Amino acid sequence: MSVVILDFGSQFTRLIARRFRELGAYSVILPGSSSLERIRQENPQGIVLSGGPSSVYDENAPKPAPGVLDLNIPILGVCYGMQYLAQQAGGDVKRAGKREYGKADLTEYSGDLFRGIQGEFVAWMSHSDSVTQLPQGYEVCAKTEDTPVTGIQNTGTKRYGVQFHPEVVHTPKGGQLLANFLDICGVTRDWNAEHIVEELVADVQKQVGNGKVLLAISGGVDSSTLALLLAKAVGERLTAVFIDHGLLRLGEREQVEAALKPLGVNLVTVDARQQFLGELAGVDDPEQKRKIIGREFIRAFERETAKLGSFDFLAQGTLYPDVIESAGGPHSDKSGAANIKSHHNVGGLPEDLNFKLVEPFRTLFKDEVREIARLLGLPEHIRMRHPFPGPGLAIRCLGEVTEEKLDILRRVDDIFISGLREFGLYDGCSQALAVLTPIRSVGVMGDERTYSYTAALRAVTTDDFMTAEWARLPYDFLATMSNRIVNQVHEINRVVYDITGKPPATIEWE
Ligand SMILES: Nc1ncnc2c1ncn2[C@@H]1O[C@H](COP(=O)(O)OP(=O)(O)OP(=O)(O)O)[C@@H](O)[C@H]1O
Ligand SMILES: O=c1[nH]c(=O)c2[nH+]cn([C@@H]3O[C@H](COP(=O)(O)O)[C@@H](O)[C@H]3O)c2[nH]1
Ligand SMILES: NC(=O)CC[C@H](N)C(=O)O
Ligand SMILES: [Mg+2]
Repeated sequence: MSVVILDFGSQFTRLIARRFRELGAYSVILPGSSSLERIRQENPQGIVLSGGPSSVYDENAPKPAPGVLDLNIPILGVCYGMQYLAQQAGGDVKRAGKREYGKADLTEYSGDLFRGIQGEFVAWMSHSDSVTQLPQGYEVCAKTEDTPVTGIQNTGTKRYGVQFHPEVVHTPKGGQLLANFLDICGVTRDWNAEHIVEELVADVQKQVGNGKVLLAISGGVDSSTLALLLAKAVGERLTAVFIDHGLLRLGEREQVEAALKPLGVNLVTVDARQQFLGELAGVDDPEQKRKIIGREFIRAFERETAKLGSFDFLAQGTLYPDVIESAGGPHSDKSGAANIKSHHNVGGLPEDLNFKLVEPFRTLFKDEVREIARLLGLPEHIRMRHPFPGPGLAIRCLGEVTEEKLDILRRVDDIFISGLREFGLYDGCSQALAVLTPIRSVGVMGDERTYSYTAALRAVTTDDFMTAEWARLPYDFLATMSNRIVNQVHEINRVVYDITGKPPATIEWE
Protein backbone atom coordinates (compact mmCIF):
# COMPACT_ATOMS: atom_id res chain seq x y z
CA MET A 1 0.00 0.00 0.00
CA SER A 2 1.41 3.35 -0.94
CA VAL A 3 0.86 6.77 -2.40
CA VAL A 4 2.16 7.13 -5.94
CA ILE A 5 3.67 10.50 -6.82
CA LEU A 6 3.73 11.13 -10.55
CA ASP A 7 6.63 13.41 -11.39
CA PHE A 8 6.12 16.08 -14.03
CA GLY A 9 9.53 17.67 -13.49
CA SER A 10 9.11 19.82 -10.40
CA GLN A 11 12.17 20.73 -8.38
CA PHE A 12 10.25 19.68 -5.31
CA THR A 13 8.94 16.23 -6.22
CA ARG A 14 11.34 14.51 -3.83
CA LEU A 15 10.21 16.83 -1.08
CA ILE A 16 6.65 15.50 -1.43
CA ALA A 17 7.97 11.98 -0.82
CA ARG A 18 10.05 13.26 2.02
CA ARG A 19 7.09 14.91 3.74
CA PHE A 20 5.11 11.67 3.41
CA ARG A 21 8.01 9.76 4.99
CA GLU A 22 8.00 12.27 7.85
CA LEU A 23 4.29 11.64 8.26
CA GLY A 24 4.89 7.91 8.43
CA ALA A 25 3.51 7.11 4.97
CA TYR A 26 5.17 5.05 2.28
CA SER A 27 5.24 6.63 -1.18
CA VAL A 28 6.82 5.91 -4.54
CA ILE A 29 7.86 8.47 -7.16
CA LEU A 30 7.22 7.39 -10.74
CA PRO A 31 7.72 9.30 -14.00
CA GLY A 32 4.61 11.29 -14.92
CA SER A 33 4.05 9.19 -18.04
CA SER A 34 4.12 5.78 -16.26
CA SER A 35 1.62 3.24 -17.57
CA LEU A 36 -1.51 2.41 -15.66
CA GLU A 37 -0.19 -1.10 -15.20
CA ARG A 38 3.04 0.17 -13.63
CA ILE A 39 1.09 2.42 -11.27
CA ARG A 40 -1.22 -0.43 -10.28
CA GLN A 41 1.80 -2.57 -9.30
CA GLU A 42 2.31 -0.18 -6.41
CA ASN A 43 -1.19 -0.82 -5.17
CA PRO A 44 -1.76 2.90 -4.54
CA GLN A 45 -4.32 4.27 -2.14
CA GLY A 46 -3.84 7.76 -3.50
CA ILE A 47 -2.02 9.64 -6.25
CA VAL A 48 -0.22 12.97 -6.24
CA LEU A 49 0.37 14.79 -9.52
CA SER A 50 3.48 16.93 -8.99
CA GLY A 51 4.23 20.42 -10.26
CA GLY A 52 6.34 20.98 -13.33
CA PRO A 53 7.77 23.58 -15.69
CA SER A 54 5.31 22.93 -18.56
CA SER A 55 1.94 24.59 -19.12
CA VAL A 56 -1.03 22.27 -19.51
CA TYR A 57 -2.12 24.04 -22.71
CA ASP A 58 1.28 23.41 -24.40
CA GLU A 59 1.11 21.01 -27.30
CA ASN A 60 3.53 18.55 -25.75
CA ALA A 61 2.51 19.04 -22.14
CA PRO A 62 3.23 15.86 -20.17
CA LYS A 63 0.17 13.91 -19.06
CA PRO A 64 -0.60 10.91 -16.93
CA ALA A 65 -1.35 7.72 -18.90
CA PRO A 66 -4.95 7.12 -20.00
CA GLY A 67 -7.03 5.64 -17.22
CA VAL A 68 -5.06 7.16 -14.33
CA LEU A 69 -7.69 9.78 -13.63
CA ASP A 70 -10.37 7.09 -13.71
CA LEU A 71 -8.81 5.16 -10.83
CA ASN A 72 -11.23 5.14 -7.97
CA ILE A 73 -8.77 6.60 -5.43
CA PRO A 74 -8.15 10.15 -4.19
CA ILE A 75 -5.90 12.37 -6.32
CA LEU A 76 -4.09 15.52 -5.25
CA GLY A 77 -2.72 17.82 -7.93
CA VAL A 78 0.01 20.26 -6.93
CA CYS A 79 0.47 23.37 -9.11
CA TYR A 80 0.89 21.88 -12.60
CA GLY A 81 -0.96 18.83 -11.27
CA MET A 82 -3.92 20.94 -10.16
CA GLN A 83 -3.97 22.78 -13.47
CA TYR A 84 -4.04 19.42 -15.24
CA LEU A 85 -6.92 18.14 -13.10
CA ALA A 86 -8.90 21.30 -13.79
CA GLN A 87 -8.29 21.19 -17.52
CA GLN A 88 -9.21 17.50 -17.79
CA ALA A 89 -12.50 18.06 -16.00
CA GLY A 90 -13.49 20.77 -18.49
CA GLY A 91 -12.12 23.84 -16.71
CA ASP A 92 -9.78 26.37 -18.26
CA VAL A 93 -6.17 27.28 -17.56
CA LYS A 94 -4.49 30.41 -18.85
CA ARG A 95 -1.34 32.43 -18.34
CA ALA A 96 -2.26 34.59 -15.37
CA GLY A 97 -2.29 38.35 -15.37
CA LYS A 98 -0.43 38.27 -12.10
CA ARG A 99 2.25 35.66 -11.55
CA GLU A 100 2.91 34.55 -8.00
CA TYR A 101 6.40 33.67 -6.87
CA GLY A 102 7.27 33.31 -3.21
CA LYS A 103 5.00 33.67 -0.23
CA ALA A 104 1.30 34.43 -0.48
CA ASP A 105 -1.38 34.47 2.20
CA LEU A 106 -4.54 32.46 1.68
CA THR A 107 -7.41 34.89 2.16
CA GLU A 108 -9.92 32.04 2.49
CA TYR A 109 -9.63 28.31 2.89
CA SER A 110 -11.93 25.46 3.86
CA GLY A 111 -12.76 21.84 3.13
CA ASP A 112 -11.21 18.40 3.62
CA LEU A 113 -7.64 19.36 2.77
CA PHE A 114 -7.65 22.11 5.39
CA ARG A 115 -9.35 20.15 8.17
CA GLY A 116 -8.03 21.15 11.59
CA ILE A 117 -5.96 24.03 10.21
CA GLN A 118 -6.59 27.39 11.82
CA GLY A 119 -5.30 30.94 11.60
CA GLU A 120 -3.16 32.39 8.85
CA PHE A 121 -2.02 30.06 6.09
CA VAL A 122 1.17 31.12 4.33
CA ALA A 123 1.51 29.35 0.99
CA TRP A 124 4.65 29.24 -1.15
CA MET A 125 3.90 29.83 -4.82
CA SER A 126 5.81 29.41 -8.05
CA HIS A 127 3.49 29.71 -11.04
CA SER A 128 2.57 31.81 -14.02
CA ASP A 129 -0.57 29.92 -15.11
CA SER A 130 -3.88 29.87 -13.25
CA VAL A 131 -7.20 28.07 -13.37
CA THR A 132 -9.50 30.68 -14.91
CA GLN A 133 -12.64 28.60 -15.16
CA LEU A 134 -13.69 26.07 -12.59
CA PRO A 135 -14.59 22.64 -13.97
CA GLN A 136 -18.00 21.14 -13.25
CA GLY A 137 -18.33 19.24 -10.03
CA TYR A 138 -15.50 21.23 -8.42
CA GLU A 139 -15.63 24.02 -5.88
CA VAL A 140 -13.00 26.51 -4.80
CA CYS A 141 -11.49 25.67 -1.41
CA ALA A 142 -8.71 28.29 -1.21
CA LYS A 143 -8.04 31.80 -2.52
CA THR A 144 -5.32 34.41 -2.42
CA GLU A 145 -5.67 38.06 -3.29
CA ASP A 146 -4.19 37.55 -6.76
CA THR A 147 -5.49 34.06 -7.50
CA PRO A 148 -9.17 33.43 -6.85
CA VAL A 149 -8.73 29.71 -7.64
CA THR A 150 -5.85 28.62 -5.40
CA GLY A 151 -7.41 25.38 -4.21
CA ILE A 152 -10.09 23.15 -5.76
CA GLN A 153 -11.98 20.10 -4.59
CA ASN A 154 -14.50 17.61 -5.83
CA THR A 155 -15.49 15.73 -2.71
CA GLY A 156 -17.62 13.25 -4.68
CA THR A 157 -14.72 11.93 -6.79
CA LYS A 158 -12.11 12.87 -4.18
CA ARG A 159 -10.11 15.03 -6.56
CA TYR A 160 -8.16 17.89 -4.96
CA GLY A 161 -5.79 20.53 -6.22
CA VAL A 162 -3.63 23.28 -4.77
CA GLN A 163 -1.85 25.98 -6.73
CA PHE A 164 0.82 26.39 -4.03
CA HIS A 165 3.48 23.92 -2.87
CA PRO A 166 2.50 22.31 0.44
CA GLU A 167 5.73 20.25 0.40
CA VAL A 168 8.23 23.11 0.90
CA VAL A 169 9.19 24.39 4.35
CA HIS A 170 8.09 27.87 3.32
CA THR A 171 4.49 26.60 3.49
CA PRO A 172 4.56 26.02 7.25
CA LYS A 173 1.16 24.35 7.48
CA GLY A 174 1.68 22.31 4.31
CA GLY A 175 2.56 19.21 6.33
CA GLN A 176 -0.88 19.26 7.94
CA LEU A 177 -2.48 19.59 4.52
CA LEU A 178 -0.54 16.56 3.23
CA ALA A 179 -1.48 14.65 6.39
CA ASN A 180 -5.13 15.44 5.67
CA PHE A 181 -4.70 14.07 2.16
CA LEU A 182 -3.25 10.86 3.60
CA ASP A 183 -6.28 10.58 5.85
CA ILE A 184 -8.60 11.07 2.87
CA CYS A 185 -6.72 8.20 1.17
CA GLY A 186 -6.99 6.05 4.31
CA VAL A 187 -3.23 5.49 4.38
CA THR A 188 -1.95 3.88 7.57
CA ARG A 189 0.93 5.90 8.89
CA ASP A 190 3.28 3.25 10.21
CA TRP A 191 6.22 3.79 7.86
CA ASN A 192 9.32 4.70 9.87
CA ALA A 193 13.10 4.60 9.86
CA GLU A 194 13.00 0.89 10.78
CA HIS A 195 11.02 0.11 7.65
CA ILE A 196 13.34 2.26 5.59
CA VAL A 197 16.34 0.33 6.91
CA GLU A 198 14.65 -3.00 6.17
CA GLU A 199 13.80 -1.87 2.69
CA LEU A 200 17.28 -0.51 2.00
CA VAL A 201 18.90 -3.72 3.26
CA ALA A 202 16.60 -5.82 1.04
CA ASP A 203 17.32 -3.60 -1.97
CA VAL A 204 21.09 -3.87 -1.47
CA GLN A 205 20.86 -7.66 -1.13
CA LYS A 206 18.85 -7.84 -4.31
CA GLN A 207 21.29 -5.64 -6.22
CA VAL A 208 24.50 -7.23 -4.97
CA GLY A 209 23.57 -10.91 -4.79
CA ASN A 210 26.73 -12.78 -3.77
CA GLY A 211 29.01 -10.02 -5.04
CA LYS A 212 31.70 -8.22 -3.06
CA VAL A 213 31.31 -4.56 -2.15
CA LEU A 214 34.01 -1.93 -1.81
CA LEU A 215 32.75 0.94 0.32
CA ALA A 216 34.21 4.41 -0.17
CA ILE A 217 34.35 5.62 3.42
CA SER A 218 35.35 9.08 4.62
CA GLY A 219 34.50 8.94 8.32
CA GLY A 220 31.61 11.31 7.56
CA VAL A 221 28.00 10.75 8.51
CA ASP A 222 26.75 9.26 5.25
CA SER A 223 29.45 6.73 4.51
CA SER A 224 29.78 5.66 8.17
CA THR A 225 26.03 5.06 8.37
CA LEU A 226 26.27 3.20 5.09
CA ALA A 227 29.01 0.99 6.56
CA LEU A 228 26.59 -0.17 9.26
CA LEU A 229 23.79 -0.70 6.77
CA LEU A 230 26.02 -2.68 4.40
CA ALA A 231 27.40 -4.78 7.25
CA LYS A 232 23.79 -5.83 7.86
CA ALA A 233 23.16 -6.47 4.18
CA VAL A 234 26.32 -8.22 2.96
CA GLY A 235 28.30 -8.99 6.14
CA GLU A 236 31.84 -10.16 5.45
CA ARG A 237 31.69 -9.36 1.76
CA LEU A 238 32.29 -5.71 2.60
CA THR A 239 35.63 -3.87 2.58
CA ALA A 240 35.77 -0.17 3.40
CA VAL A 241 38.47 1.99 1.81
CA PHE A 242 39.42 5.39 3.22
CA ILE A 243 41.51 7.55 0.90
CA ASP A 244 43.99 10.05 2.28
CA HIS A 245 44.22 12.35 -0.73
CA GLY A 246 46.32 14.97 1.00
CA LEU A 247 43.26 17.24 1.18
CA LEU A 248 42.20 16.23 4.69
CA ARG A 249 42.18 18.47 7.75
CA LEU A 250 44.74 18.59 10.54
CA GLY A 251 45.01 15.15 12.17
CA GLU A 252 41.95 13.89 10.28
CA ARG A 253 43.41 10.63 9.02
CA GLU A 254 44.26 9.42 12.51
CA GLN A 255 40.94 10.64 13.91
CA VAL A 256 38.91 8.88 11.23
CA GLU A 257 40.82 5.63 11.67
CA ALA A 258 40.28 5.74 15.42
CA ALA A 259 36.58 6.57 15.06
CA LEU A 260 35.86 3.84 12.52
CA LYS A 261 37.70 1.07 14.35
CA PRO A 262 34.93 0.42 16.90
CA LEU A 263 32.40 -0.02 14.07
CA GLY A 264 34.00 -3.39 13.38
CA VAL A 265 34.22 -2.80 9.62
CA ASN A 266 37.14 -4.18 7.65
CA LEU A 267 38.99 -0.90 6.91
CA VAL A 268 41.86 -0.17 4.52
CA THR A 269 43.51 3.26 4.44
CA VAL A 270 45.15 4.29 1.18
CA ASP A 271 47.82 6.94 0.98
CA ALA A 272 47.13 8.64 -2.36
CA ARG A 273 48.49 12.06 -1.48
CA GLN A 274 51.11 12.28 -4.19
CA GLN A 275 48.77 11.11 -6.86
CA PHE A 276 46.01 13.64 -6.09
CA LEU A 277 48.28 16.60 -5.51
CA GLY A 278 50.28 15.76 -8.63
CA GLU A 279 47.16 15.70 -10.79
CA LEU A 280 45.88 18.94 -9.27
CA ALA A 281 49.12 20.85 -9.82
CA GLY A 282 48.62 23.93 -11.97
CA VAL A 283 44.82 23.58 -12.15
CA ASP A 284 42.73 26.50 -10.90
CA ASP A 285 39.28 26.01 -12.42
CA PRO A 286 36.81 24.73 -9.77
CA GLU A 287 34.96 22.34 -12.08
CA GLN A 288 38.19 20.96 -13.46
CA LYS A 289 39.49 20.42 -9.93
CA ARG A 290 36.31 18.55 -9.01
CA LYS A 291 36.47 16.34 -12.09
CA ILE A 292 40.11 15.46 -11.45
CA ILE A 293 39.30 14.56 -7.86
CA GLY A 294 36.29 12.44 -8.89
CA ARG A 295 38.44 10.59 -11.38
CA GLU A 296 41.37 10.08 -9.02
CA PHE A 297 39.08 8.66 -6.34
CA ILE A 298 37.95 6.00 -8.81
CA ARG A 299 41.50 5.29 -9.98
CA ALA A 300 42.52 4.82 -6.35
CA PHE A 301 39.64 2.38 -5.77
CA GLU A 302 40.60 0.48 -8.92
CA ARG A 303 44.18 0.12 -7.71
CA GLU A 304 42.97 -1.19 -4.36
CA THR A 305 40.68 -3.63 -6.11
CA ALA A 306 43.65 -4.99 -8.01
CA LYS A 307 45.35 -5.65 -4.66
CA LEU A 308 42.37 -6.89 -2.66
CA GLY A 309 40.73 -9.14 -5.25
CA SER A 310 37.86 -8.34 -7.56
CA PHE A 311 34.99 -6.10 -6.53
CA ASP A 312 32.04 -5.52 -8.81
CA PHE A 313 30.35 -2.99 -6.59
CA LEU A 314 31.40 0.38 -5.28
CA ALA A 315 29.24 1.78 -2.49
CA GLN A 316 29.10 5.52 -1.81
CA GLY A 317 27.17 7.60 0.70
CA THR A 318 25.66 9.77 -2.03
CA LEU A 319 22.65 11.86 -0.94
CA TYR A 320 19.95 13.56 -2.98
CA PRO A 321 21.48 17.09 -2.85
CA ASP A 322 24.72 15.71 -4.38
CA VAL A 323 22.66 14.31 -7.24
CA ILE A 324 20.47 17.32 -7.97
CA GLU A 325 23.37 19.80 -7.89
CA SER A 326 25.39 17.62 -10.27
CA ALA A 327 22.52 17.45 -12.79
CA GLY A 328 23.45 16.78 -16.37
CA GLY A 329 26.73 14.94 -15.69
CA PRO A 330 27.44 11.34 -16.69
CA HIS A 331 26.20 9.74 -13.45
CA SER A 332 23.53 12.23 -12.48
CA ASP A 333 19.77 12.09 -12.91
CA LYS A 334 18.34 13.36 -16.15
CA SER A 335 16.01 15.70 -14.33
CA GLY A 336 16.44 18.77 -16.50
CA ALA A 337 17.82 20.71 -13.52
CA ALA A 338 20.85 22.99 -13.89
CA ASN A 339 24.42 21.92 -13.13
CA ILE A 340 25.53 23.88 -10.10
CA LYS A 341 28.71 22.01 -9.28
CA SER A 342 29.94 18.50 -9.99
CA HIS A 343 29.99 16.64 -6.69
CA HIS A 344 33.01 14.34 -6.84
CA ASN A 345 30.85 11.26 -6.20
CA VAL A 346 28.27 11.99 -8.90
CA GLY A 347 29.01 14.53 -11.65
CA GLY A 348 32.76 14.24 -11.03
CA LEU A 349 32.90 10.48 -11.71
CA PRO A 350 34.72 9.43 -14.88
CA GLU A 351 32.68 8.12 -17.82
CA ASP A 352 34.60 4.83 -17.87
CA LEU A 353 33.47 3.60 -14.48
CA ASN A 354 34.12 -0.12 -14.06
CA PHE A 355 32.13 -0.53 -10.87
CA LYS A 356 28.41 -0.84 -10.39
CA LEU A 357 27.40 1.84 -7.91
CA VAL A 358 25.56 0.95 -4.71
CA GLU A 359 24.01 4.14 -3.34
CA PRO A 360 21.12 3.36 -1.02
CA PHE A 361 20.86 6.96 0.27
CA ARG A 362 20.63 8.53 -3.18
CA THR A 363 17.05 9.70 -2.64
CA LEU A 364 17.45 10.78 0.99
CA PHE A 365 18.43 13.99 2.76
CA LYS A 366 21.05 14.42 5.47
CA ASP A 367 18.66 14.59 8.43
CA GLU A 368 17.00 11.37 7.29
CA VAL A 369 20.35 9.61 7.11
CA ARG A 370 21.01 10.84 10.65
CA GLU A 371 17.76 9.14 11.76
CA ILE A 372 18.89 5.89 10.15
CA ALA A 373 22.27 6.33 11.85
CA ARG A 374 20.55 6.64 15.22
CA LEU A 375 18.70 3.40 14.60
CA LEU A 376 21.83 1.57 13.51
CA GLY A 377 23.70 2.77 16.59
CA LEU A 378 26.31 5.04 15.00
CA PRO A 379 28.20 6.84 17.80
CA GLU A 380 26.86 10.36 18.39
CA HIS A 381 30.14 12.14 17.66
CA ILE A 382 30.10 10.74 14.11
CA ARG A 383 26.34 11.06 13.67
CA MET A 384 26.32 14.78 14.46
CA ARG A 385 29.62 15.65 12.78
CA HIS A 386 29.49 18.53 10.33
CA PRO A 387 29.69 17.32 6.74
CA PHE A 388 33.08 17.52 5.07
CA PRO A 389 33.12 17.33 1.28
CA GLY A 390 34.94 14.52 -0.52
CA PRO A 391 37.19 16.96 -2.46
CA GLY A 392 38.19 18.26 0.98
CA LEU A 393 40.37 21.34 1.31
CA ALA A 394 40.90 21.48 -2.47
CA ILE A 395 37.60 23.34 -2.93
CA ARG A 396 38.35 25.66 0.00
CA CYS A 397 41.80 26.58 -1.30
CA LEU A 398 40.59 28.86 -4.05
CA GLY A 399 42.47 28.58 -7.32
CA GLU A 400 45.51 26.36 -7.61
CA VAL A 401 46.06 23.88 -4.78
CA THR A 402 49.58 23.70 -3.38
CA GLU A 403 51.08 22.01 -0.33
CA GLU A 404 51.93 25.42 1.06
CA LYS A 405 48.37 26.74 0.78
CA LEU A 406 46.92 23.52 2.20
CA ASP A 407 49.20 23.84 5.18
CA ILE A 408 48.00 27.40 5.84
CA LEU A 409 44.35 26.45 5.45
CA ARG A 410 44.71 23.43 7.76
CA ARG A 411 45.92 25.64 10.58
CA VAL A 412 43.16 28.25 10.05
CA ASP A 413 40.47 25.56 9.87
CA ASP A 414 41.72 23.89 13.02
CA ILE A 415 41.61 27.14 15.01
CA PHE A 416 38.06 27.88 13.82
CA ILE A 417 36.58 24.42 14.33
CA SER A 418 38.28 23.88 17.71
CA GLY A 419 37.11 27.36 18.69
CA LEU A 420 33.49 26.51 17.84
CA ARG A 421 33.74 23.43 20.07
CA GLU A 422 35.49 25.32 22.87
CA PHE A 423 32.78 28.02 22.88
CA GLY A 424 29.93 25.47 22.68
CA LEU A 425 28.85 26.74 19.25
CA TYR A 426 29.64 23.68 17.10
CA ASP A 427 26.30 21.90 17.49
CA GLY A 428 24.34 25.10 16.78
CA CYS A 429 25.82 25.25 13.27
CA SER A 430 25.08 22.73 10.54
CA GLN A 431 28.45 23.20 8.90
CA ALA A 432 31.44 25.45 9.44
CA LEU A 433 34.54 25.89 7.35
CA ALA A 434 37.49 28.08 6.53
CA VAL A 435 38.49 29.21 3.05
CA LEU A 436 41.90 30.40 1.91
CA THR A 437 41.33 33.14 -0.66
CA PRO A 438 43.94 34.17 -3.23
CA ILE A 439 43.46 37.79 -2.13
CA ARG A 440 46.52 39.42 -0.59
CA SER A 441 46.21 42.72 1.13
CA VAL A 442 48.27 45.18 3.07
CA GLY A 443 48.41 45.09 6.85
CA VAL A 444 50.59 46.34 9.66
CA MET A 445 51.96 44.01 12.31
CA GLY A 446 54.66 44.84 14.83
CA ASP A 447 55.01 48.22 13.10
CA GLU A 448 55.90 46.45 9.89
CA ARG A 449 54.06 46.29 6.63
CA THR A 450 52.58 42.93 5.74
CA TYR A 451 51.24 41.78 2.41
CA SER A 452 49.50 38.50 3.14
CA TYR A 453 46.50 36.30 2.43
CA THR A 454 42.89 36.76 3.49
CA ALA A 455 41.10 33.87 5.19
CA ALA A 456 37.31 33.61 5.12
CA LEU A 457 35.25 31.87 7.77
CA ARG A 458 31.84 30.45 6.98
CA ALA A 459 29.21 28.83 9.21
CA VAL A 460 25.68 27.95 8.14
CA THR A 461 22.46 26.54 9.54
CA THR A 462 20.27 24.28 7.43
CA ASP A 463 18.23 21.08 7.63
CA ASP A 464 18.83 19.58 4.25
CA PHE A 465 21.79 21.53 2.78
CA MET A 466 19.67 22.50 -0.24
CA THR A 467 19.18 25.98 1.20
CA ALA A 468 21.08 27.56 4.10
CA GLU A 469 21.30 30.66 6.29
CA TRP A 470 24.61 32.10 7.47
CA ALA A 471 25.00 31.43 11.18
CA ARG A 472 24.70 34.47 13.45
CA LEU A 473 27.85 33.69 15.43
CA PRO A 474 28.50 36.07 18.34
CA TYR A 475 30.79 39.02 17.53
CA ASP A 476 32.98 38.28 20.52
CA PHE A 477 33.59 34.79 19.27
CA LEU A 478 34.42 36.06 15.77
CA ALA A 479 36.77 38.61 17.29
CA THR A 480 38.57 35.87 19.22
CA MET A 481 38.87 33.73 16.10
CA SER A 482 40.21 36.60 14.01
CA ASN A 483 42.74 37.36 16.69
CA ARG A 484 43.92 33.80 17.08
CA ILE A 485 44.19 33.21 13.35
CA VAL A 486 46.21 36.33 12.61
CA ASN A 487 48.49 35.71 15.58
CA GLN A 488 49.06 32.02 15.01
CA VAL A 489 49.04 31.76 11.22
CA HIS A 490 51.64 34.22 10.00
CA GLU A 491 50.67 33.91 6.37
CA ILE A 492 47.26 35.50 7.16
CA ASN A 493 46.79 39.18 7.94
CA ARG A 494 43.05 39.56 7.38
CA VAL A 495 39.98 37.50 8.34
CA VAL A 496 36.47 37.93 6.93
CA TYR A 497 33.18 36.24 7.80
CA ASP A 498 30.86 35.15 4.98
CA ILE A 499 27.34 36.59 5.43
CA THR A 500 25.70 35.09 2.35
CA GLY A 501 22.89 32.56 2.33
CA LYS A 502 22.34 29.67 -0.10
CA PRO A 503 20.91 30.74 -2.49
CA PRO A 504 22.39 32.99 -3.81
CA ALA A 505 25.76 31.56 -2.71
CA THR A 506 26.51 27.90 -2.10
CA ILE A 507 27.96 26.52 1.11
CA GLU A 508 31.41 25.75 -0.29
CA TRP A 509 33.16 28.51 -2.22
CA GLU A 510 34.01 26.30 -5.21
N1 LIG B 1 38.42 10.39 1.76
C1 LIG B 1 37.51 9.56 1.26
N2 LIG B 1 37.80 8.24 1.07
C2 LIG B 1 36.89 7.40 0.55
N3 LIG B 1 35.66 7.78 0.19
C3 LIG B 1 35.31 9.05 0.33
C4 LIG B 1 36.20 10.02 0.88
N4 LIG B 1 35.56 11.20 0.93
C5 LIG B 1 34.33 11.00 0.43
N5 LIG B 1 34.16 9.71 0.07
C6 LIG B 1 32.95 9.11 -0.55
O1 LIG B 1 32.18 10.14 -1.13
C7 LIG B 1 30.88 10.15 -0.55
C8 LIG B 1 30.31 11.55 -0.52
O2 LIG B 1 31.03 12.35 0.41
P1 LIG B 1 30.23 13.22 1.45
O3 LIG B 1 31.19 14.10 2.13
O4 LIG B 1 29.04 13.79 0.77
O5 LIG B 1 29.65 12.13 2.46
P2 LIG B 1 30.28 11.61 3.82
O6 LIG B 1 31.68 12.00 3.89
O7 LIG B 1 30.01 10.16 3.94
O8 LIG B 1 29.43 12.35 4.90
P3 LIG B 1 29.51 13.89 5.31
O9 LIG B 1 28.59 14.57 4.32
O10 LIG B 1 28.99 13.89 6.67
O11 LIG B 1 30.91 14.35 5.19
C9 LIG B 1 31.07 9.53 0.80
O12 LIG B 1 29.85 9.05 1.31
C10 LIG B 1 32.07 8.44 0.49
O13 LIG B 1 31.41 7.33 -0.09
O1 LIG C 1 31.16 14.80 -0.80
C1 LIG C 1 30.97 15.88 -1.35
N1 LIG C 1 31.49 16.03 -2.58
C2 LIG C 1 31.43 17.18 -3.27
O2 LIG C 1 31.93 17.27 -4.38
C3 LIG C 1 30.75 18.26 -2.59
N2 LIG C 1 30.49 19.53 -2.96
C4 LIG C 1 29.80 20.10 -1.90
N3 LIG C 1 29.62 19.20 -0.95
C5 LIG C 1 28.88 19.36 0.30
O3 LIG C 1 27.51 19.42 -0.06
C6 LIG C 1 26.81 20.37 0.75
C7 LIG C 1 26.21 21.45 -0.13
O4 LIG C 1 27.29 22.19 -0.63
P1 LIG C 1 27.20 23.42 -1.62
O5 LIG C 1 26.15 24.32 -1.08
O6 LIG C 1 28.55 24.02 -1.65
O7 LIG C 1 26.81 22.84 -2.95
C8 LIG C 1 27.83 20.90 1.73
O8 LIG C 1 27.72 20.13 2.91
C9 LIG C 1 29.15 20.66 1.03
O9 LIG C 1 30.25 20.52 1.93
C10 LIG C 1 30.19 18.05 -1.34
N4 LIG C 1 30.28 16.87 -0.73
N1 LIG D 1 5.38 25.02 -10.31
C1 LIG D 1 4.52 24.59 -11.27
O1 LIG D 1 4.05 23.46 -11.25
C2 LIG D 1 4.25 25.55 -12.39
C3 LIG D 1 3.17 25.08 -13.32
C4 LIG D 1 3.06 25.95 -14.55
N2 LIG D 1 4.25 25.83 -15.33
C5 LIG D 1 2.84 27.42 -14.14
O2 LIG D 1 3.67 28.23 -14.42
O3 LIG D 1 1.85 27.74 -13.53
MG1 LIG E 1 32.33 13.88 3.76
